[in-house]
Amino acid sequence: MLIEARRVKEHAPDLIEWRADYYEDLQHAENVIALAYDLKAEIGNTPLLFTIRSEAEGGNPIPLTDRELDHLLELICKETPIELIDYELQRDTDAISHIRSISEKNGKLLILSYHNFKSTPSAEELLIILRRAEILGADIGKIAVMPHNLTDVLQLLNATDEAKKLLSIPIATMAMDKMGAISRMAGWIFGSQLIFAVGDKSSAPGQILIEDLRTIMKTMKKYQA
Ligand SMILES: O=C1C[C@@](O)(C(=O)O)C[C@@H](O)[C@@H]1O
Repeated sequence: MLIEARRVKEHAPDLIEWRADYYEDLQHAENVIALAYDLKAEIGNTPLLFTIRSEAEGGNPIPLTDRELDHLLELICKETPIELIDYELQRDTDAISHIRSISEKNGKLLILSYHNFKSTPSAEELLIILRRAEILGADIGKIAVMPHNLTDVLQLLNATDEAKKLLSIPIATMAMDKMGAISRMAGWIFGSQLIFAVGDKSSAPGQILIEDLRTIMKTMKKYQA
């Protein structure tokens, strides 16, 4: 992991995500905490995002119950230099409020996220999801959906454009797979402020190599108002 972190750091991303649902020793919190320190030592001042994606939302199965997961996140907030954590909006309001308060007390940014690997809800539903992230105190609201056609991709972009006008928090939105790749390249025009690119290994279908994304965005920015 440290070698991979070094390789990713060489691409100079704005932040690096640790998809800890793929970490094999998740049940030993002391090892997770130690690795968090080692990773931070490796990547220096690049902010580190700690994510445990649930199986229900496309993640790797983990050996922790919801309560154990919340406890681990508490420790991550209290005892590590990690700057951002991801928490899923599918969790109940009390659990989300608890993680919000712990993360806030410890100066960590909270991303409240929603992933749908099967389909794309309507733009209205997507907006409601992002609004819930805002109401629950997220620093960033995030949505990743699976499109089946370009109309689905347009729904996602439409919701992004609306959220940009209506919400006060930054948002990150993306449609996955090749069908949705345009949302990763052009989502920023509609108001998506964070995009996940491939530094070393991809973590979702349709992700673009960071160098390609930089070139594409640079060219677009040259002509886009
Ligand atoms: O939420 C996201 C977005 C993502 O699913 C994507 O589609 O790029 C990739 C995940 O690793 C990340 O946590």
